[in-house]
Amino acid sequence: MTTPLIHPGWAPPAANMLSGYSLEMTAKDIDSLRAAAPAIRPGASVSIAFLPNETLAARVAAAKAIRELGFEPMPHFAARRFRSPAEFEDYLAAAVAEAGVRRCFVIAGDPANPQGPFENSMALIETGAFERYGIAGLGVGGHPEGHPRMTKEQSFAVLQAKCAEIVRRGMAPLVVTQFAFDADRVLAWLKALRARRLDVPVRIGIPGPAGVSTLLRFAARCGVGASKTVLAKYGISVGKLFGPAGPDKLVEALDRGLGPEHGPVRLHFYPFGGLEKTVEWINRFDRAHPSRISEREN
Ligand SMILES: NC(=O)C1=CN([C@@H]2O[C@H](COP(=O)(O)OP(=O)(O)OC[C@H]3O[C@@H](n4cnc5c(N)ncnc54)[C@H](O)[C@@H]3O)[C@@H](O)[C@H]2O)C=CC1
Ligand SMILES: Nc1nc(=O)c2c([nH]1)NC[C@@H]1CN(c3ccc(C(=O)N[C@@H](CCC(=O)O)C(=O)O)cc3)CN21
Repeated sequence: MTTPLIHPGWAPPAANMLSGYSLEMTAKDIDSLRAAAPAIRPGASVSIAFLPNETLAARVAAAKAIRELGFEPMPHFAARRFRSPAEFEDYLAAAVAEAGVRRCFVIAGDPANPQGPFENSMALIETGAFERYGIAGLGVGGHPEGHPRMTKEQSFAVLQAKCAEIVRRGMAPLVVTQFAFDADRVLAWLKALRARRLDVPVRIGIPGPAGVSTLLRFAARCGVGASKTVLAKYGISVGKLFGPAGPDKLVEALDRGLGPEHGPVRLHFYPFGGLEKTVEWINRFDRAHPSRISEREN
């Protein structure tokens, strides 16, 4: 299997749930990344979100910093946000030339109307630009909570088509999911994915530790379910609406629930501006759980 070489963090077998974790940041988080770097696992994949208020130059600077600090940059390309093919290709070219980018992530993006010629992530894949620039691995989004405009069947069909097209173009696919608060939804989605014989490696999106109001703001903005019941399972109750909330219960529930039927899985953390806090949380959880909880219970 070539996956470990192309997607860092998959080579050694997972010792615990944190093995081979990846992180996400935005261009404004470069200073936080520098501060947190000594505590981050060497070679970790670090994604760069594609935010509308950040410039191409700022995103490239982030990719460079990630590379210089010894991590593997994975820039996001939001199809509906590109105003022209040139804007797309300029970013790709700069990321490859200046930061040695080898892995990218494609996503539709939130604009209700595409701001340029690309309607969805497949349109970016089909330009052929990624393989032309030597990209070896390409990530696509997974939506355990479903998609507002597609049925479950359509959503899996689109995912399957994108992965097949990535393979056909000689690259290695990877799925990175939207963050979620509900382990059961994630586990059921993974099972359904594997039942369709999609054996692609999956990174499960995990919210970093953050204040409850920050978590709720991001959930609303990203269309992620945060009902009272789901939040209670996550560890946020009506009596605890202020102060910080970490993903302890979510990751523990995944640990207990994950089995061979869920296929190859690693975690991907969305720090929501709190990169240093997220890395501290990861290292604390890692020290507290030197092996899988589920294995120790067996
Ligand atoms: N509740 C919500 O608002 C959620 C929104 N999303 C959004 O859906 C997108 C899905 O991305 P991919 O999996 O890469 O999809 P994709 O690029 O593979 O597209 C799949 C299909 O959905 C349509 N589509 C995608 N984003 C759309 C949008 N913002 N408005 C209208 N139609 C859209 C595409 O035209 C295409 O037909 C994400 O970029 C995210 O912004 C995803 C999950 C929940
Ligand atoms: N549907 C959807 N759209 C997205 O843009 C998106 C997702 N899902 N899922 C998670 C990732 C994470 N994303 C983000 C978006 C913004 C910041 C951020 O730091 N934004 C602000 C602060 C905003 C705030 O705290 O409310 C900034 O200063 O730019 C971080 C990660 C974007 N992402």
